Amino acid sequence: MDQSQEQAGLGPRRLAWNAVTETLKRRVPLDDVLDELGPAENLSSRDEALARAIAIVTFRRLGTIGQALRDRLDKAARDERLLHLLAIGAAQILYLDVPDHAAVDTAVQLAQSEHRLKHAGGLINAVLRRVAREREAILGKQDAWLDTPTWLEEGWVSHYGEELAAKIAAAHRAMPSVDLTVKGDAAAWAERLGGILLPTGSVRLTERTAIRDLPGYDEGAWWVQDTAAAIPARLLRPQPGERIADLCAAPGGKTAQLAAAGADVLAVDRSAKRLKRLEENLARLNLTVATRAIDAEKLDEKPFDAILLDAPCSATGTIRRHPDVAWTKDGDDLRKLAALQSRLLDKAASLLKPGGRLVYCTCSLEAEEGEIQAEAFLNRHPEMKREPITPDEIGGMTECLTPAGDLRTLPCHLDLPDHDRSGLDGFFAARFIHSES
Ligand SMILES: C[S@@+](CC[C@H](N)C(=O)[O-])C[C@H]1O[C@@H](n2cnc3c(N)ncnc32)[C@H](O)[C@@H]1O
Repeated sequence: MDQSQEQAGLGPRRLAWNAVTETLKRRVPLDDVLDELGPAENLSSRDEALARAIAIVTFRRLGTIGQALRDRLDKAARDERLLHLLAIGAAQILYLDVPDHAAVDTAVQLAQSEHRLKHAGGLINAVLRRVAREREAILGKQDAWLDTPTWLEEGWVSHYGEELAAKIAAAHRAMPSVDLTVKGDAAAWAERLGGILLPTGSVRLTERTAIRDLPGYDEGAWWVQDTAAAIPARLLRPQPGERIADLCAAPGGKTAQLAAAGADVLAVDRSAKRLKRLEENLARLNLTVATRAIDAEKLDEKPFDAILLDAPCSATGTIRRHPDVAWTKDGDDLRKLAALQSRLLDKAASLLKPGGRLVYCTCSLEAEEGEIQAEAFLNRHPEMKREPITPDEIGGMTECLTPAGDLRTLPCHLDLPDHDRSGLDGFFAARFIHSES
């Protein structure tokens, strides 16, 4: 059938269905898959947003949805494409404001387009209608661990203990807020945008609106950055005129903070494509930095006053925003990334002036990429000393400091009176000083 003649609403569901399959098959970020597959569907921005919402909530609740489907299917019907189609259907019925019949009918229609599912219409109809009928029972299951793969559960329980680990898992079920980092007066922008001024100085939006339509976007008065992600660059205490390297810089949220503080910044990233995005982002913000597309391990520069190393990591601290992370990574990725982080830390230490400062951070909940990494680094580098972070540097959020004085934010932290606006990304940051003169 010509796509222009097909039933309204099929395009976004087809995109969500294919995106779920490809993300799981290729173990790549959902955002990248949506960017790659989206243009062929030629969707309106509203339908594109619907496709994204369906795919995201499917990943956010993949465990619960998978269990609900397994309970309602016999073993013979466990074809992967069929399961993914049923999963996006169930996600709409259980978690989105979509009429049940639209979720069911579009799934039945989409099955017609795939040869081996041509005869699955009756089954899809029956299973999804049952999910709709039994919605209360499915949603009543409060086991937050259902939506967390075992490799993550084990790591969190062992590092944080049962109680805190369960709170992390529960926090991942909620939709995150959108936070802004403001170049000028954050309180004034919070008022102008109707947002909340957070203790760390970020502004949290209270309405979901198109970011580009908000006042201040065009003139580059602020940029989107989770409040936890905005802390590490501040911990570096960038000073005007200081030579600072941002070793893993793209897409540039933290580079922008360093540049806005007046530092002379070299933004380094291995990916030329991502560095181009950094340049575009900084141009909108009227900020200027030098850039270099190179593997930071190969960087040859005279020593810097300060270095920010926002190292590549498992990104499990961003599961609220990118729930696909939980289902596309595993313990092997963690081990490889931890080895790369160690090498980048060693390189960063070699690029620092005596007395220079280094902030190492990762948007990860895993101790291997945080606390354990920082201790191992100090053991390898007697010339580097930890400079503990103090509560006043992080808006008094003492729960986000480790006994050693590192930053450890969790998605269940920043519990605001408005519970729906609570939470922040999981981040680790440690600050070191080069003590040799
Ligand atoms: C966590 S992201 C950085 C986010 C960025 N600091 C921000 O705040 O917007 C990690 C970045 O490290 C880059 N990267 C990975 N390995 C690298 C390496 N060996 N040298 C330089 N950059 C690297 C990736 O391309 C990616 O852009």
